[in-house]
Amino acid sequence: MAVKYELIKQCKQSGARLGRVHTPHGVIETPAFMPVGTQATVKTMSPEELKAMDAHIILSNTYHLFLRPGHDIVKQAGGLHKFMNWDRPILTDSGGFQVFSLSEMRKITEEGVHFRSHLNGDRKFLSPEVAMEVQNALGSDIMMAFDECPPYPAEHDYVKKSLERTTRWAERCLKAHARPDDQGLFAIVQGGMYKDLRIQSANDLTSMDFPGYAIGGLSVGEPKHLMYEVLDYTVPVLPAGKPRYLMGVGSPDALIEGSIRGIDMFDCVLPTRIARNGTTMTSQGRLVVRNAKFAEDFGPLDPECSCYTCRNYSRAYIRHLIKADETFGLRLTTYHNLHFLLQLMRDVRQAIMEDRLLDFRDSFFASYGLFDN
Ligand SMILES: CNc1nc2cc(C(N)=O)ccc2[nH]1
Ligand SMILES: [Zn+2]
Repeated sequence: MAVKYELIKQCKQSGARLGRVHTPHGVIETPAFMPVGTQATVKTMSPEELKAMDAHIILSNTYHLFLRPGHDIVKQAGGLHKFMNWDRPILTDSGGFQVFSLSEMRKITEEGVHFRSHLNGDRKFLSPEVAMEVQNALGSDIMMAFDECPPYPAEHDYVKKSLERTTRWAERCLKAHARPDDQGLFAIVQGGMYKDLRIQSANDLTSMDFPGYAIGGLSVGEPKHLMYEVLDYTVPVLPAGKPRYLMGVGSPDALIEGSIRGIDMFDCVLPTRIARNGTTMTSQGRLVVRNAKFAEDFGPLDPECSCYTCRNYSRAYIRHLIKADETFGLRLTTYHNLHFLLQLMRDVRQAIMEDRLLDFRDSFFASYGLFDN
């Protein structure tokens, strides 16, 4: 089996658990945050820097690499690990979400999705079979089934028809899976914000026995309490012996709340995206370092952080670089934000080990809300 989940410890206070996901390129300690490397790079970070902050796995996007440079070039390079010089695990999503969020002129049929590239308007087609061919060429350790992520809000009838097609597409992905011993294939549970549909989607997909299950269709504009509600009734329908991956999440509070509800894997562009406009995550909340108030502040971004950025550079210096549009400034804020979330997940795992995750949440939230810029 390419990907196997090892349950280490079930938290006594909550649905959280400690685990390990074993893959051909290494082990992922869970709950885990996965830095996003959309176009075969975690923006401004080198693989060595990602290892220095102890990222166990990164995510890359099938849609983007399919459009540019094309999966055949990555395959000729020896696969994505070789192409981007990353020898630890890689998870690739299947492109379904990006087709709906990025491309124009989409036409969705039972066969797949016809769309125009957001880069140059070229006609393109993605389907379960094509998504599997692309991810096979990329050589990722964990592949995602091709799915439709319905918009929010969406009518019950639309979501039901959509999830039933996503289930049929998942079956086609299984059939098209060329290397089950080298690549794990996760199915994606849909069903919108409807309990009956989430349970139907989860039951249909778990009956096909995938090595892992993602919860999709969330973090699409719904209020956070609604996302947590969906998790409350969806996670219990998933097998305890398989990893659960919450797609597109998230912010520090969502990572903690999702872990409490038994989620094992998370990904989000937030830390890298906000870093590029000079916004950083600190133990006291968000800090917008480009703010004039930091012009003569010679302390670190976060006094409680031990990362390369916080050990060597001041808020005043980083603010100067950001204002001067110096790339090094973006690298410093990105490094810190990624380290912040990876460190948060290390603290979450330690709290689960010591059965104090709910207390950890309360103390984190108490300090995280403090900062106002
Ligand atoms: C940023 N939010 C987000 N929601 C997502 C849902 C999916 C999905 N396949 O339902 C994938 C990526 C996602 N990213
Ligand atoms: Zn730092």
